[in-house]
Amino acid sequence: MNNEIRQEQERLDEVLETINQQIGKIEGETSQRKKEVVNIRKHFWDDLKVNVDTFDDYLETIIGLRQQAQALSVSEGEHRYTSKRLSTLRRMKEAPYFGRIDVTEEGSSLTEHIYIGTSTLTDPSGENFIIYDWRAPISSVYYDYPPGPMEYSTPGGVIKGMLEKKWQYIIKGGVVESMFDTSLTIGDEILQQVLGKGRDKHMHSIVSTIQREQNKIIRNDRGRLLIVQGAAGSGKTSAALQRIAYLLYKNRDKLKADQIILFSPNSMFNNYVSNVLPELGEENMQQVTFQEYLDHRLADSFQVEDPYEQLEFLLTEADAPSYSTRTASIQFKASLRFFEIIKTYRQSLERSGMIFRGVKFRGKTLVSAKQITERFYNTDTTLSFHNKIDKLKEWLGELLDETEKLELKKPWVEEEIEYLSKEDYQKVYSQIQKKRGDTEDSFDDYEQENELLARMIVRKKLKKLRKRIKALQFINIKAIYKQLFDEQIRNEQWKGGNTPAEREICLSTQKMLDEGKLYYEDATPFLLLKELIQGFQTNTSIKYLLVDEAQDYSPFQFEFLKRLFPSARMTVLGDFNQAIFAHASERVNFETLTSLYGMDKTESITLEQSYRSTKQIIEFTRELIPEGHLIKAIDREGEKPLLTQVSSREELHDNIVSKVKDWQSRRYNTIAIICKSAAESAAAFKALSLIKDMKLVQRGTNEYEQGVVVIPAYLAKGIEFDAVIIYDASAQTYGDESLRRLFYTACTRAMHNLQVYSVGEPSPLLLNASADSLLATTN
Ligand SMILES: Nc1ncnc2c1ncn2[C@@H]1O[C@H](COP(=O)(O)OP(=O)(O)OP(=O)(O)O)[C@@H](O)[C@H]1O
Repeated sequence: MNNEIRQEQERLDEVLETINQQIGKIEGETSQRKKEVVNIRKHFWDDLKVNVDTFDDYLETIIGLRQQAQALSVSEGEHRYTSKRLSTLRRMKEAPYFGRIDVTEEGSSLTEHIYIGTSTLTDPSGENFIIYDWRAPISSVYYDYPPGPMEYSTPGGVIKGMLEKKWQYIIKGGVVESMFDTSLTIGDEILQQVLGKGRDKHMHSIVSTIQREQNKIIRNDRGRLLIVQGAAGSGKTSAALQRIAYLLYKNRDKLKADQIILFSPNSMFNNYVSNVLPELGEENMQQVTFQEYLDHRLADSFQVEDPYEQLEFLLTEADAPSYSTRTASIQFKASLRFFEIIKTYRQSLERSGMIFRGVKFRGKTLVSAKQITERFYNTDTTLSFHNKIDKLKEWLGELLDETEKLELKKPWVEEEIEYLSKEDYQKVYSQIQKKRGDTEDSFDDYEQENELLARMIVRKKLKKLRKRIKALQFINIKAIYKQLFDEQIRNEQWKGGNTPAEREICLSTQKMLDEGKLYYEDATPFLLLKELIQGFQTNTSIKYLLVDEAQDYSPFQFEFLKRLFPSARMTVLGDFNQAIFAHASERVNFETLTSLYGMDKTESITLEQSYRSTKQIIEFTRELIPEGHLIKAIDREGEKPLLTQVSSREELHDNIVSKVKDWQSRRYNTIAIICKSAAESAAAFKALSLIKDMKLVQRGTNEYEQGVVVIPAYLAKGIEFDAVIIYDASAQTYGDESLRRLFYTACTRAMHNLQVYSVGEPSPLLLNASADSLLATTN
């Protein structure tokens, strides 16, 4: 052990001693708080006099109850706080800090040693910092500057000075294993070590090695919208998650984890990233996929197609007659033009075009659709559209009140009373008793009893109808959406919307709606129209919205999200080169996003350095895409990706089996055999049954598994594997230019090793790959 490390170990031992002392103290406090909570819960009612005889007694009871509840809530809060701190301190024991900066502030001759870790630690007085949280203002110097002049912002203003030295530590189990003076070492040794490791079940935090550009994303707090365009593996997801941790720290008095929502690509991804925030001592944010949101909002009306079903159709049914219309339809419905068309259409509904459902009760029409339409368009024209709908709702409610009265004496009610089961009757009877009070003469009047029973029966029958009216189901949104595709509306409102292609789109959309289906591309437009008619159900509690894999969202969907979360600041992270959905046109970019909040409220950051893969893998994958030369590789060496051409499926499978065996012997934890589609994955999985414990990843798979998996490329998005096999990169499978981004996404999942197979002629997508970047062999 050299002298420097010995000194650092001595300091670390002192820090660990302080942590242990604090743990001891907090353990005592936590168990004390726990006892208090249990005690208050147990004796909650003991000290409380419940008396409601007079109003004053009642008031006293309520006040007493509130005080008890408050005491309980304070104790619970304190218990939560101490237990959280306790688990943070326990975690810190493993590695209390990872970095140090030696800084001299302007105007001072003192050089301070600032140690940086995942959480703050102070001395017992609470005034002197032993460790600074990585999110503290001064810690940004660690990420932002090499030794030399530096500055950082604090709530009190900008502080300038000199960064004399910067140190990185590797501490494990309370032992300083190594330390680096970053002004002397070439390259980032710790980053290299971290990246060289094998992948396990979950993503990890990157706080000890956050890079300057990433730090800009994490700490950005200007603007309403932050757009991050970054190469595959450049740390977009990582930056998003550390950003959430940073926001929770910075706004700890006012922001809770459930006020942040992350839109993610699929549920397996949710599971994959679920450990990062808890690792940093924070609670997880809300996480949802766009599909889950659509299902939640539309499940009552339709079975909505899922985006992967759409993708699977596009990947496997290129020969279907409906193929070209469907792709055109997907692109059209993703456009801002369609968003505007829907807005104009909704405005036109103020004058004409609303379609209603008549209200029927026991097979008899109470009011017809036509009558509702007339009423709607003939009510006070000064009323706003939504007020008119509210008036309709009131009117229909009153109609049900009248119906209730009229139905009471009808024979069907008499009949139902007769057929009431004993239990039902008893139930009704006791409800009536309760209502009337326990007076002795309460049931002397048979007439009244009968009337009450009848009322109950009619009310029960009308309940469903009332609920439907309350939910505005008398408006036929499906028919209104379908009408949007009528020739007349198209001529009047679509502005140039009568091209043969658009006519085809309209016909096919109406046909699909008639079959009771809602394609994925129609789901958001349908929901938008529904919201515009029924009144937008916004969510104002969300303060930060983060959208990962943002290239998969259409401009239409972004407009929708903006409306849905009006109080949220948005962070959008994506990579156009991985845009795999059909709505992504050739020239997909985030420029249209700027118009969401305007230039002055939008900031953009580009990440060009890729961290995931070895230099050799990056050198190959960047040749697959336009402008790929801009992507920078980290200096991490590995084997060159290998392209092996085989002549038959049998040969392919034999090769894969032995490749997997070889990789397993090299201790790769995660090996993925990536296929083009779910259909190809299922076939590969069956054919490769010789590989033991192999798993097939499908749409519904929730957990990111270690070991060997067979997975369609689109489900592997956002995720990474130690080693990747591209199942069949032949011209037959990846013959079309439109598959370039999918193919690139698949190849960029590899961290340490990449093997590409091709049954027969390789894909033309590989033509650009130079012999230098891809070793080609024929079996
Ligand atoms: N600063 C960093 N320090 C250590 N590891 C990093 C850093 N930045 C990124 N990584 C690692 O690089 C890998 C890729 O990161 P991440 O998944 O966040 O990238 P991404 O841009 O979201 O990728 P993709 O677009 O391909 O899904 C992860 O293993 C992550 O831990």
